[in-house]
Amino acid sequence: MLGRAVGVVLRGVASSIASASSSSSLPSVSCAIRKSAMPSSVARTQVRGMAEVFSRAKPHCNIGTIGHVDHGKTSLTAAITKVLAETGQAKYKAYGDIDNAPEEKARGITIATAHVEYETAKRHYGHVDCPGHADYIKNMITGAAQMDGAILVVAGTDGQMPQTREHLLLAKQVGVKALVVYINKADAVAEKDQLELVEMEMREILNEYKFDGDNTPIIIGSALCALEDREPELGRQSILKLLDAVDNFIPQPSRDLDKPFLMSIEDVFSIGGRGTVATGRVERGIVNKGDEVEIVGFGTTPIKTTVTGLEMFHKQLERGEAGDNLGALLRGVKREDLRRGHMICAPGTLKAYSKVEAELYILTAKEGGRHTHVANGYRPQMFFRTCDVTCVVTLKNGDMAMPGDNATILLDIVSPVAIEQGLRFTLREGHKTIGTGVVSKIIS
Ligand SMILES: Nc1nc2c(ncn2[C@@H]2O[C@H](COP(=O)(O)OP(=O)(O)OP(=O)(O)O)[C@@H](O)[C@H]2O)c(=O)[nH]1
Ligand SMILES: [Mg+2]
Repeated sequence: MLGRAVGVVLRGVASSIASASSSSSLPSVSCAIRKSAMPSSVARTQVRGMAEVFSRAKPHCNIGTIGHVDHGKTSLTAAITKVLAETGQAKYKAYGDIDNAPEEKARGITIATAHVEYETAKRHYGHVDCPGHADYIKNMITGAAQMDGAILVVAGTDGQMPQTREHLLLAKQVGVKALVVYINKADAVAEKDQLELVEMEMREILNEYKFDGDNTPIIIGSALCALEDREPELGRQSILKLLDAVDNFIPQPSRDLDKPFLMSIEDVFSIGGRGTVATGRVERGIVNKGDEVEIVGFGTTPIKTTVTGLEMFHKQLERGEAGDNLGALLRGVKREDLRRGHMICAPGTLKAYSKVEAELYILTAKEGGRHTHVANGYRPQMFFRTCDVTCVVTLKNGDMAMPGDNATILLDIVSPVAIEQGLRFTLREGHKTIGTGVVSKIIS
């Protein structure tokens, strides 16, 4: 119970509400014991009644690990918590606590994103560990859509691979502002030249995808060594260097606190005896416990409800604000009524639409896109924020567009979704990202 009550890893923040509700039945003695065993970051939070209160003593920043399958993202996530746990700035989450689903354990890969919490002297971090496997890009997009910055993991043994590039493209597209690179598995690379080559190659592709390849910190190390307390230079020291780079190179985003509240739902949970909880990152504005909100998308009529509880990393909040990774308890809404991609917003501030005009760039085969043209009637999947929905493409000028082209298009979306002018989106087909675009006009 102790681990769960102060736990830092959660598959969706809502599990915090579940554990908070179960911990509320604990006698106060055990609550006191739990508190004394907490790391300092958690101990700073007050215990009000039985539930802890989230502290805003440090700025909150959302980051996460992205990169090709098996390059060591989950190992690095575990290693970060291990090193920071030494100073009470995290609770150690072992590899198996992060990839904890039976299928993940059996296959040795990440499928669902996992959320981890830790802090440095400078900031409090929410960290999303994303899957690298091409089959689970959808989960990666949802994870990356919540990040202010990212750690791109690339194995020194392999160098850049297809999802290294695809994740860079998607990270750019979902609005990740800056990233740092961790060249992992340096313990398994005998030739130092090879690591230098990987570093050069990474700087090149960062520039290619419009990140700052020349100035991006690139740290060489080994997550496994850090986890196994071996070769401290490559292990523990590299993690500290990485965190220093994250602290200093990933800018603290300015939060849109003055705009109306908007949160794109990442996941939905039903918490026995308490109701339905939606999780996600608040994109803009603030929300207070007791606020009326609307849920928009997948239909034309918004669902009206009230926020009756707010939590972040197992700790309660009276108010959530832009940048927070929240779980919101919603009154009178059934779990089946909600899904990933619904937006929760201040009443009357968002509408669902099904026809928009957009500017699209069609990726070339070299960029991971199609070999052949896109024609009228093409039906890809449209991704934006945490939402994905089927749409039909009509080209405004001509019947077809080639990979490498920019095209003005009309998008007919099969189910109305909360969409705005200026919104960036990605089109995907099967396992490929085929285009990136921006909504230029709402039609209906
Ligand atoms: N030699 C060596 N192996 C490592 C290192 N880091 C991770 N590994 C191994 O690489 C394999 C993949 O590691 P993961 O952390 O699961 O990789 P991942 O990037 O999270 O994989 P997905 O989430 O499935 O994309 C595991 O067997 C790890 O033990 C390292 O620094 N050195
Ligand atoms: Mg993983």
